[in-house]
Amino acid sequence: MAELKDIVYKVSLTSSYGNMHVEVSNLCFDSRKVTPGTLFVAVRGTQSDGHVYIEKAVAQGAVAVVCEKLPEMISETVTYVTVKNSAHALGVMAANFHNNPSDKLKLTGVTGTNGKTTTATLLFQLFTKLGYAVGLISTVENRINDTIVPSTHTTPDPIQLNALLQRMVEAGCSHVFMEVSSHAVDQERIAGLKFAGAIFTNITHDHLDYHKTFENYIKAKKKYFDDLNSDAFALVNADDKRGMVMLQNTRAAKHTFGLKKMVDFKGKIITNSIEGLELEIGGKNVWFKMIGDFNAYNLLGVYGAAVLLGEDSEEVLTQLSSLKGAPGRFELVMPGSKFTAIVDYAHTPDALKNVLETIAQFRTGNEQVITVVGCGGNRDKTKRPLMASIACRFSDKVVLTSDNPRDEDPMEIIREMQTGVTPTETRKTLVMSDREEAIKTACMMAKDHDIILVAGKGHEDYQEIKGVKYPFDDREVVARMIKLMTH
Ligand SMILES: CC(=O)N[C@H]1[C@@H](OP(=O)(O)OP(=O)(O)OC[C@H]2O[C@@H](n3ccc(=O)[nH]c3=O)[C@H](O)[C@@H]2O)O[C@H](CO)[C@@H](O)[C@@H]1O[C@H](C)C(=O)N[C@@H](C)C(=O)N[C@H](CCC(=O)O)C(=O)O
Ligand SMILES: Nc1ncnc2c1ncn2[C@@H]1O[C@H](COP(=O)(O)OP(=O)(O)OP(=O)(O)O)[C@@H](O)[C@H]1O
Ligand SMILES: N[C@H](CCC[C@H](N)C(=O)O)C(=O)O
Ligand SMILES: [Mg+2]
Repeated sequence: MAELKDIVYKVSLTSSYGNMHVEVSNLCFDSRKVTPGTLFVAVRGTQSDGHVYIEKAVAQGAVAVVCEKLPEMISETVTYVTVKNSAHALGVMAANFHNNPSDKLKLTGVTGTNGKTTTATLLFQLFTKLGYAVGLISTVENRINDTIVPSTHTTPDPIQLNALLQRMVEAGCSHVFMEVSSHAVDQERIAGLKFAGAIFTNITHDHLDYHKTFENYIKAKKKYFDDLNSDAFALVNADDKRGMVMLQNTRAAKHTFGLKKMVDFKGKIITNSIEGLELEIGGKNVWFKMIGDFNAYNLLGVYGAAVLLGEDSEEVLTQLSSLKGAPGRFELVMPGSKFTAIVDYAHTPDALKNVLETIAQFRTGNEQVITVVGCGGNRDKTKRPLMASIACRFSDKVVLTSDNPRDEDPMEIIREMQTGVTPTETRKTLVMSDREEAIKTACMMAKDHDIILVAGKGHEDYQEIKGVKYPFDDREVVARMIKLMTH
């Protein structure tokens, strides 16, 4: 319970009608969830406009409405507040409603096309090892110390987000690490949060279905840095073409990491093998369990952020060297088997290329690389031919299959992928829309020492087909096949 006047604290109102002292029991932006005593916030969305549902919300018991434009029918018993941007107001109000939990935490956000989950998860694991009570908000799961809270989005909506942060404060967490998706920045899901720091991993092709142009996508990421406070740090990958762009207009303290340029947190790859990475950092050589060049960047980002959060650099490196990172990211299934099977969440052209390039570095002889890959339905179509092309370029055999088809026809998605395959490459591709069959076939084709990459779904334990999430886990299918083939 809180008074409306306290919930709208720091929201710039353009007008208000009615009693600002009204008690509000619930904050909500979905009319279907309105209960008596609710403050309903009308937000313009991608599918519909929340303003259309104001009257429905009032009929269901909303006592106050925050909107950009007043509805035609005004109820005398309801307070109406207008604002310029209700999505932004929603973020600020959600923070106020939950007692501004981010003010009481050291909250660090991670943005970028790839590496957010890995970076945030490593930071969560590291700070847990350093003895802190820690929270995590990520694609795979949300964590309040040992408690797992299932995740629905990479970055939840502002109400869920602030409710989660409030639970973290109550559980005694001092630090929280969260992923900040470009959708979240664009939709103002993080408005009203106070960040201690922000990390930029990289920016490459993704989500053009949503942002339309690459420039808009860059702008969304940059807005996150532009809005940081002066007491926060902004830590960017300086080897990424857009790294310095992120820092251009920020008030935060500017820091950089990387392998190539002169940066604050610099690393050099000494060894890169299927066992892990050896990096030279700060004049010392350190072994890590993480695999692949791109993880050198993730590790440097984590190292830099931990130091900027006040931790001792030696202690950070010691603890970091034992960590395994996030599930479903370059995850080896039953290592030591007849063939090497890797499950990886690579679902963008860049991630797929990175993973396959990493695999190529580990080839010692005639072993074949067999890639199983699909693309998600209801998502950026332009990445489909690119991903198929990359899979073919870096593999000896490719099984084109389904990812999460969602509302689309799986064969149509595969046909769009095939437009990226040249006639010569067609010879090494197989089409098998049933993902389980595709994985099984790849395993059957594999000879001793071959390497199978199952890309796109990583940690996901379901396959989403026409609105239904069926149980499905790439790692389980591979493990079952390996067991079957070794008995
Ligand atoms: C495209 C997109 O991002 N959509 C998000 C958005 O919904 P929307 O704008 O489509 O909403 P809408 O359906 O147009 O409705 C507009 C407004 O009317 C309201 N409404 C609607 C119907 C009704 O009966 N009553 C009512 O009040 C809605 O609650 C909403 O406030 O706002 C919702 C609330 O925050 C999100 O749940 C929803 O995420 C959808 C489910 C989604 O799939 N999002 C993905 C693309 C996403 O956000 N992904 C990123 C990360 C991706 C990555 O990192 O790779 C993420 O952070 O997870
Ligand atoms: N720093 C990086 N640069 C490029 N590719 C990376 C990097 N880190 C991880 N990857 C690749 O990208 C995939 C996704 O990594 P991760 O889940 O950490 O990223 P994410 O940004 O959280 O992705 P999403 O937006 O889907 O949640 C990994 O499975 C790996 O293939
Ligand atoms: N956060 C990403 C995940 C994509 C994962 C992939 N398996 C797919 O379903 O396309 C998205 O929602 O676009
Ligand atoms: Mg993620």
